[in-house]
Amino acid sequence: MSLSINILYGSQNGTARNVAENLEKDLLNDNIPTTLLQLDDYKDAKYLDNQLNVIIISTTGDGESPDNAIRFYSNLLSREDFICNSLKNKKYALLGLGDSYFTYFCRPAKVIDSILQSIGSIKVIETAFGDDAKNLDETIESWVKDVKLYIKKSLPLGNEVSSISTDGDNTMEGIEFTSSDGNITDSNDSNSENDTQVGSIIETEMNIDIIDDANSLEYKPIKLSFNKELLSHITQLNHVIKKPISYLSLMSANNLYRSVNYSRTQQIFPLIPKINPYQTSNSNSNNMNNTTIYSSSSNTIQYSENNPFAAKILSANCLANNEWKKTLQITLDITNLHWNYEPGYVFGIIAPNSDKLVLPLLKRLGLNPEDGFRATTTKENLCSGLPVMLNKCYTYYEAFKYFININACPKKSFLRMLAEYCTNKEDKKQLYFLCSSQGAPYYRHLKLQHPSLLDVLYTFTSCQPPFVAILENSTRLAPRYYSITSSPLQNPTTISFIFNVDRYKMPNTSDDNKIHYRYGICTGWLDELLEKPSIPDCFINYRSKSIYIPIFPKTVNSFVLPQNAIINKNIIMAGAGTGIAPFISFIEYKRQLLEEGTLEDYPSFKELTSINQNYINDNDNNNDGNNDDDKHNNNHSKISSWCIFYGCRSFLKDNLIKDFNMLWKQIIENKNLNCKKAVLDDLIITTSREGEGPRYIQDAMKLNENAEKLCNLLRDKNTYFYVCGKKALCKGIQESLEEILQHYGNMSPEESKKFLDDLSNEKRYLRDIWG
Ligand SMILES: Cc1cc2nc3c(=O)[nH]c(=O)nc-3n(C[C@H](O)[C@H](O)[C@H](O)COP(=O)(O)O)c2cc1C
Repeated sequence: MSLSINILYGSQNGTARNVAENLEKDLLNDNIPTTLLQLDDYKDAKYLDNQLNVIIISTTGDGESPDNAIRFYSNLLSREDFICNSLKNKKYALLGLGDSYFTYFCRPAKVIDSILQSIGSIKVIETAFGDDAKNLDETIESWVKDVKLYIKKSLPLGNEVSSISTDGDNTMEGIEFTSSDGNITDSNDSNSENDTQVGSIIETEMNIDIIDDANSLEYKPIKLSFNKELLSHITQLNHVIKKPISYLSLMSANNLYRSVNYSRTQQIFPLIPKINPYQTSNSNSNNMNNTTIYSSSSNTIQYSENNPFAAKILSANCLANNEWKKTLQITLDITNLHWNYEPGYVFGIIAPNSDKLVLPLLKRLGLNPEDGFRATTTKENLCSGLPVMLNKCYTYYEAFKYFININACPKKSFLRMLAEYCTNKEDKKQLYFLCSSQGAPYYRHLKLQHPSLLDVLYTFTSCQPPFVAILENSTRLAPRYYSITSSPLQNPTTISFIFNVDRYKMPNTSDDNKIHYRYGICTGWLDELLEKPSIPDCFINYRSKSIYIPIFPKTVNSFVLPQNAIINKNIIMAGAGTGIAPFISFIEYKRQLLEEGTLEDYPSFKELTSINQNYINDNDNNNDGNNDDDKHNNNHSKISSWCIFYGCRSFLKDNLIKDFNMLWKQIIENKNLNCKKAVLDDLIITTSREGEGPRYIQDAMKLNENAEKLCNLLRDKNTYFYVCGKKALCKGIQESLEEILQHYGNMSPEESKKFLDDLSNEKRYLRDIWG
């Protein structure tokens, strides 16, 4: 009986999806049919007796499942009948992706693995866990190789695949490829090479005479470096990844008459195929007379990444601008989005690539920005990276500006494709090397240099790939997500968010001995759109300017307040820098609820008042004789405790909550709740670059006066602990909490870890961690 293969993936940012898609492409290339699905569409999989489920799932948030696998994951966790019955006695191969720097490394994959075992699924290949912090690519490659070998062996006789992971038809002078399962290992095999060596070689190549060019607006491509010496000794490359297959046909469409300027001013909206506020009812993207404006009168429109909402920028604020960073706040009009957002919600922004990168790249590729093309395919299932571009006419400028991810380091399959188009043998050889097992540490090091596609083409000067090959092997420009800082009570038709304008220092390998900077795609774009507000505390009103940005609500938001958070829950928040964003929204929400007192329109408010009344009545019944006045005055401390730990570098230079200090320190007399309540019971600010106090949040938590209180609060079942920030901060706080629980709660190290694990499982220890 032939094997029926389901490839199922859960992916937040595309890595797991890419692995799944590439595996599907490889198998299709060998005429092995598969069904490719995201895990949440598992019900559409093929349920046959001889079934192999190949599952690839990454980790997001704090050890959570990616959004497109949540349903599958929770059904499996609750041992839902359909899932269990359909997976029982079925074969599976599982790959988890994660980052060991996080507390819960590859948790969804580990949980899935153990449940599949317990319900009687049959593991046919050892489960692998790819680690971003170590050897992600190698783990993926070797697991994929094992999966393909297994499938090959399981095929009926006469149907075997001749070649699996190498491309036998490419032999270069001085390099011959081993067979896929060939065990020929070179003495210079990657495994004997270590990254430190790779790094040190590169550092010795760096120039010493450096000029800092922070203000240069130019995009200077960087020549990438790696150890060519090693390559000169290698006669044979092992496991060079397979040449990607071609599946697109391109027709020229040069009568689009869309100039770069037209495309630029229209921004992304006319290019997005589905309905949006700026598209005609006749949704043909070639139609230049986009006159009928779609009026959003109902709230039924599902705004998404492919159908974004045009949000008008109302104002911008420069919160900080110093030698370390520039932080901006933007307020958007979302009136017609009809989104009942809550504090802690997140939305996505679709930002285009910068012209500073797009235009030189087009020039390097010899493409006229205003010429058009139309991509078609008979193999639509292979086009999962950029399906949105199929069967539409775009100019080359629009393709690179709005759709293709040209900023990230190209994948190995992309480099492999580039090798095909090099006229110089050295260039070709180096690219093959980077795609081989010996070249793995060098590819890893290449990634650390954050090269764009232009940098790669600048390095391999003889490479002249056709546009169609670039399109076939590219990934889509991904949206960027931001937490809302405003509270819906303040104004439900606007949202505010804050961000640092990301700036990266490039290694000094450009030709001009200058240090060059690259800017984050989205934050750099927003900064440019806003005419560079750069004076701290300056506020710019944009209402009259009609600047729109494409946004969409994120549908899954778990970093939110629990029910009755204001009445009887202890809320502890910890965030550094812009990690304060969701907490600004939480605290402002509470402040406004307390201040306004009569919010009858607000649905949760009535519930909130009655619950509070019950609470007060309960307290009355348990009253030990205190008089009523005392009771009411002290209710704020009895009812719940809200506190925040906030970290910045300098109290004056980059403190993002300085404007809120006085407001958040208020104790508000709320007539409706019949009590006085503090907005915040504690506001603890640490400054890492000044002062004598603790430098970081995790240090402040360990001070006696905070630690004991934290320990008691953590043991109270009404406590919710939120952390938002970079992974180093989250790790530091986790370690401090463990220490606190051990010291003040008399727990052993294992008990303290388990205590925090349990808290996280109960969704009372919530972390929004950035990669
Ligand atoms: C915001 C964020 C949170 C993450 N949280 C975890 C985590 O809790 N545990 C883990 O092992 N890896 C974590 N990772 C690492 C990802 O799982 C890893 O980068 C993976 O390769 C991403 O795959 P994807 O692009 O398919 O989502 C996180 C990454 C990001 C960006």
